[in-house]
Amino acid sequence: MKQYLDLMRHVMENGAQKHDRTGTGTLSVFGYQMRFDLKEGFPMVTTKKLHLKSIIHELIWFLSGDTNIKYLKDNGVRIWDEWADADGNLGPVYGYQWRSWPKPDGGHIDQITQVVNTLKNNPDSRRIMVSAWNVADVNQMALPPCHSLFQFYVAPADESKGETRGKLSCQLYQRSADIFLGVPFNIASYALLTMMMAQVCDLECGDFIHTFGDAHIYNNHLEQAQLQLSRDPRPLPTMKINPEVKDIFSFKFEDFTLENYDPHPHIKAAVAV
Ligand SMILES: Nc1nc(=O)c2c([nH]1)NC[C@@H]1CN(c3ccc(C(=O)N[C@@H](CCC(=O)O)C(=O)O)cc3)CN21
Ligand SMILES: O=c1ccn([C@H]2C[C@H](O)[C@@H](COP(=O)(O)O)O2)c(=O)[nH]1
Repeated sequence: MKQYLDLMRHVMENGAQKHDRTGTGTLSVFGYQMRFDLKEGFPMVTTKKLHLKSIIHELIWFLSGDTNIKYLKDNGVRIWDEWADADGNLGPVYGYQWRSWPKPDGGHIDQITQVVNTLKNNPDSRRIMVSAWNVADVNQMALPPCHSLFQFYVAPADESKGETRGKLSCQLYQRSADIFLGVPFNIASYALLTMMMAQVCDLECGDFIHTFGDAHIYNNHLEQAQLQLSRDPRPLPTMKINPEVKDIFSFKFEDFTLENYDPHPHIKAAVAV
């Protein structure tokens, strides 16, 4: 995960001190891009231990269209607790926009189903996008979407190399990125989503490209970031997905197995609310 450590180092060296909504203060840069070849291993940060269980459950929860934290709580995932109201609701956040984007006529659009259908039937399309940034709904959300917009791309099979299947890549635009806490989750989550999409659409995996707007390290994460930068990255683990699953909405927690993950110890940090 050299790419991640390079981002962290870049912001430590070039970031400007900037005030932020939470009152914590950050070191921040605007505009940055990372690329992960999913064939080289599963991009899980190895310089601290990551809680994969939270990442998988959160992604299954997004894909189910749910916006209440009950499912997460029932599965021991607490990362959204601070933002939910007394009934556990977050407003029309990711799950709602991905699966039920509201239309002016009262109907809804399932963006994820549209992506699967387009990948299967028209893989050369340049319109395979999902937006969580619904301008009309943003002020009803507990937190406006940070991972706001993503696009899929299918590279044709190179027959001269004996390839028979196209290669699926995904690019995410993340408008705001908490480099120490949020970004390792976001990388793993979109890498996994890309692998799941590739499996159900019978494609090989290509790259995950992660593009940032405001990429920041909170001032109360600077020591933790230094500690991480002092550690040597280790070989990437491998993600195994149950090959029987052919429907993007049918994945269960048990369908995922991470092999050979050997991270440095966990590093604690407070989340800015
Ligand atoms: N400031 C901030 N950073 C974020 O990354 C973030 C938000 N707010 N608000 C909404 C979601 C929630 N996300 C979160 C929230 C908490 C952790 C966190 O505390 N992670 C710890 C514990 C992991 C666990 O319990 O599973 C970590 O060490 O990674 C991570 C992502 C990502 N988002
Ligand atoms: O998936 C996520 C969700 C949130 N974040 C971070 C980015 C910011 O530090 C905060 C959101 O605050 P805003 O003032 O709305 O930008 O949460 C993340 O990194 N990844």
